[in-house]
Formats: sequence, structure tokens, C-alpha cells
Amino acid sequence: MTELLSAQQMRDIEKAAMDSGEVTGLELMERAGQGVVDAILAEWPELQKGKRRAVVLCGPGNNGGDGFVIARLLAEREWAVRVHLFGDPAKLPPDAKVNHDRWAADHGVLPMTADDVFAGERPDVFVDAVFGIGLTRPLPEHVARALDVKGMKAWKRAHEIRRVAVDCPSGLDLDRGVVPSDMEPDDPEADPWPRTLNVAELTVTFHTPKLGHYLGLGPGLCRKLAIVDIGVGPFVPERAMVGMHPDSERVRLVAPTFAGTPLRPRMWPMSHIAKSRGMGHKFDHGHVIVFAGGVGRGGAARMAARAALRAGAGLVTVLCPPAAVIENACHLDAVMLRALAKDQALAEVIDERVSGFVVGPGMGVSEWTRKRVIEVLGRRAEGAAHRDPIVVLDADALTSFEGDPQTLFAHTHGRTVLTPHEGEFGRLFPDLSGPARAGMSKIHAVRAAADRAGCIVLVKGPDTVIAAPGGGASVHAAAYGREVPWLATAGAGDVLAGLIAGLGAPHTSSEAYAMTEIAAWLHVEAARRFGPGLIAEDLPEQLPGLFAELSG
Ligand SMILES: NC(=O)C1=CN([C@@H]2O[C@H](COP(=O)(O)OP(=O)(O)OC[C@H]3O[C@@H](n4cnc5c(N)ncnc54)[C@H](O)[C@@H]3O)[C@@H](O)[C@H]2O)[C@@H](O)CC1
Ligand SMILES: [K+]
Repeated sequence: MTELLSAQQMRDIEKAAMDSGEVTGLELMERAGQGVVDAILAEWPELQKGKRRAVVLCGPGNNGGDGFVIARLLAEREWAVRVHLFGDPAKLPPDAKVNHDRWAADHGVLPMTADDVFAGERPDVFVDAVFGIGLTRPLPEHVARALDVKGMKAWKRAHEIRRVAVDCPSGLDLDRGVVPSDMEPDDPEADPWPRTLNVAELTVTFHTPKLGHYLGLGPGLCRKLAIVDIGVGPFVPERAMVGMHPDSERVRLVAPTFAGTPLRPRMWPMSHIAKSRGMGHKFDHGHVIVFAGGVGRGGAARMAARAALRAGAGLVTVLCPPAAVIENACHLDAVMLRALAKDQALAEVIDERVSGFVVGPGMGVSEWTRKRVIEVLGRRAEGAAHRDPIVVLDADALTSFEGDPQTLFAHTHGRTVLTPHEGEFGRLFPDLSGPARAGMSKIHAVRAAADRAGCIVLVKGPDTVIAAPGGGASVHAAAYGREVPWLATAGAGDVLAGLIAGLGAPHTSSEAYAMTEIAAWLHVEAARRFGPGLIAEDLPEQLPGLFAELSG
């Protein structure tokens, strides 16, 4: 998989490269600027010919330094280039200063106000090199106005202006994927709509994407990502190979790529999906139990069950209250059904071979649900040769512990997966959610939650974050061409819970964390395959075709 870096990790890599003596900061800046120019010409080949116009906005740090390189390289192509600087040239960091001075030796540098920027002739390319990984606070008002897409209306035929962001659209925090603003998050007087908007058509980043490119507002503002290799790969600290278990230091992007290079789906995810390899008896593929709610409330469990069966579990059984048996029997065929009376012990109706559970969808928030969760978590494997069942806790299984999450965390084990949406997450981790999360990234919050809960935590969203105790974390983003707004539909979360259990239940499946990542990816792929109009029931039905394509 591809690693997503924090700003500090990127700085450390750059420093290691420079400390090695093999490359200077100035050379890295030149490669960065050249890479941006190449990316622009690759994205819009029509720009390769003719004398074009560019406006380059440079900031007070090395992002601005990249901007001066870009301006020079475009001018060398005989483009008419206008440069606007925010900040004092005398205070630029050394490499940026060198490139500023090279540019200023034969060209002008204009101030950065909206009036100055939008006054000149309409450019073909508008380059934002104001702030990159060094952003520490909200944009000054006049800089935000100079970067505002609405300002471009001052130029006629504005749609032909190609907006390019160097590292990120300035104002985006690349660790968190948020645009910091001076407003207090819960200030009722605050205008909920930002007055300015800086969005790119192409964002060019260096070495590997940063966290904020995939979190929160990042994908919406960056729109399209190009990655430039600036040759710092050899200076990336040796860490454990990206394997099955997440490395505590690194955050990985859940996608069929390795270090930015596409992987064949046979390598990932198919090589981890038990039913796609070898032979086996249905019991080898595991048995998943899904708890259902009372009469009229079984739909969520049935969808989770069907997803588990399609994902590869050998057997799936829905357990429901006796009164709901007829309702469920009318809907289920391949999925089996058993009645479980309120006070009946689980051991009376299921055997030890059960290797996966889904608890929560449609169960209701109640003391009974709490008891069942604790009972399921108590079913541990005996002996080193066996492993604990995978236990996916979703929806009401989480909400039932609101106000008393410690009781839940006292029973979780390493093969427990909590799959809250943001609301459910807030009920279990109020101090890591909502306004309390201000300043903290979703990654940080979910990592802290996984440590506290002692199990895997997956927080759903267009940016799904998964973390394991000890710091390992992944981001799965339905972004950059994989957007599936139609996946925000009732029951989609129940299907995800079923997918995780169905993928993780086979006795030969990879570890729960890896299967959780794959489930998040397949869930979105299934939605993409179906397209708009999707309802949750459609998701499991996409799996056979999807598996066939991935194996092809
Ligand atoms: N780190 C690396 O490996 C490389 C970095 N390069 C470029 O360098 C950039 C990072 O450079 P820097 O660390 O200098 O950071 P930036 O250029 O992003 O910004 C840092 C400067 O902006 C100021 N600042 C931050 N937020 C502000 C705000 N809201 N208002 C006013 N001033 C603010 C800081 O005090 C600092 O002076 C990267 O984004 C990339 O474009 C490239 O040249 C290639 C290599
Ligand atoms: K920028």
C-alpha cells in the first residue's frame, strides 16, 4: 500500500536527504518545480505549444520557493509569467531566497492582493505556491481573497484558467484535511459558509501524498493529485515492510498500490480472500452469526448476513427472537435462521465452530444488547492453535454502551472490530469527537480510540479511518475518481459490518485488520460497480461480479 505522510515525516525525510550530502535543498526545490511544470504539461498537453500566460502566487516559505522555480521554468518556455509574493523577500528561507533573487534579477515581483492579482491579463495557468506543509494558522484575509476562485470572475472566460496547487491548495492543513479558520467551532454567530474558497483542478505533491490529501476537505479541494518523485525515496527511514499488521509509525492508504505503483488485484486484495484460493469444506470458510432485532426490525441483520455470505463465509446464521422467526424465514434461504429466546444462553443454540459475529444492526439499544455483546466477546479460542472469532460491533451494540464505554472496553479483544459512524463514535469517545476534536486529526482521534478500546476501530465516512491499538492506522478514501455519494444510503453500514465478518471468518483468512481494510475497499468498489440508484441490498449482489473482475 501507499504510505500517507504527516508534514513532520515529510520534513524528516527531506532533512535526511540533505544531511546525507547527496542532494541539496536547492536541488530538491528545482526537482519539485520542474515536476510541477511537467505535471501541468502532462495534464493539459495543449499547453506544450505556444506562448502562454501564467500567474504564480508565492508564499513566505519553501512552497513559495517552488513557485519561483516554476515561474522561471515557464518563462524559459517563453511564457508571460506574473509573480505575486506574500511576505518580505528578505525573510525568505535560504533556498527560496536564492530562487526569488534569480527571478527578481530580470523580472518583477508584484504584491499579493486580490486587486493586484486579478488586475492583470487572464492567464492560462494560475499557480498557488503560497503555503504547503508549513501552514500553521488561518490564511490572512487578503491572501484568502487573492486565492478565492470567485475572484477569477474578474477575468472573462474564466473557465479556461487552469488552477494548479503546489503541494496543496493554500489554506488546507495537510495533517488534518481541514481549513483552519479563526472561527470558534461552536460559535453560533459564525458564518457557516467560508467567504472564500481555494480549490484546485490539479494538485501536485512530492514523493508521496500527505494525510490531508485524503482526509476531510482535502480531496474536494485538491480535486486531482499528481505525485512527483523528487528522489528522496532512499532516505525514507527503514520501517517494517507494509505487511499484514499495520506499522505503528506509518499511515497507509487502503488501495491496490504499493509505494505508489498499482498492484494487480490478484496480489491485493484477492490473495487475502480465502475463497479465492485453494479448496475447502464450508466449515473451513467459517461460520458467521448475525444477531437480529425483534419483529419488523430484522432487515439490518439480514443485509449484514447476506454480505457475510457473499464475502466468503461458509455458513451464516441469523439469530432472532422467537417471535421474529416467521418474518425472517420469509426472507432468508441460503442464510440460516435460529431462534434465540431472551434468557437463553448463546451456547445452547450455537457451537464452538462459530468464527465470526456481527452484533448491533437493528438490535435496539438495551441492556439485553449489552449482555449479548459481552457474552459474544467472552467466547475466546482455547489453545494457541486456534484464534478468537472476529467480532464486529456496529450500531446499537455501540450505542448501548453510551455513558459506560469502559465496560465494553474491558471485554474487547484483538479480533474485535468497532465500526461506528461519527455519531456512534462520539457516544463512545466524547472527548475525541465533535468540538473536542478541534485541532486533532481524525487519524489521531481514531488511533487514540483504538488504544483505549483495545481493538480495531473503523470510523466510517467518505474518509474512513481504521486504527489498531499501538498506533497502526489506515485511510480508505472514496475520493479522486472513486467518489460514491450514492453509498450514503440506509443499510450500507450494516453491509460493511457483514463484509468484515464474512471476510475475516474463514480459518485461513489474513488477520482481522487486513480484512477490515479490504472490506472498506470492496464496499466502495461494489457501490461504484452498481452506480447511482444503489440501495443497500444491491451491495452484496455486486460481489460475485466484482470478484470475477478482480480475479481476471
Ligand atoms: N519538505 C520537502 O521535502 C520539500 C518541500 N518542498 C516545498 O516546501 C514546502 C514546505 O516549505 P515550508 O516548510 O517553508 O512551509 P510553507 O512554505 O508551506 O510555509 C511556511 C511559512 O509560512 C508561514 N506561515 C504558515 N502559515 C501561515 C499563515 N497562515 N499566515 C502567514 N504565514 C504563515 C510560516 O511561518 C513559514 O514562514 C512544501 O510544501 C513544498 O512545496 C519542495 O521544495 C520539495 C521538498
Ligand atoms: K500551495
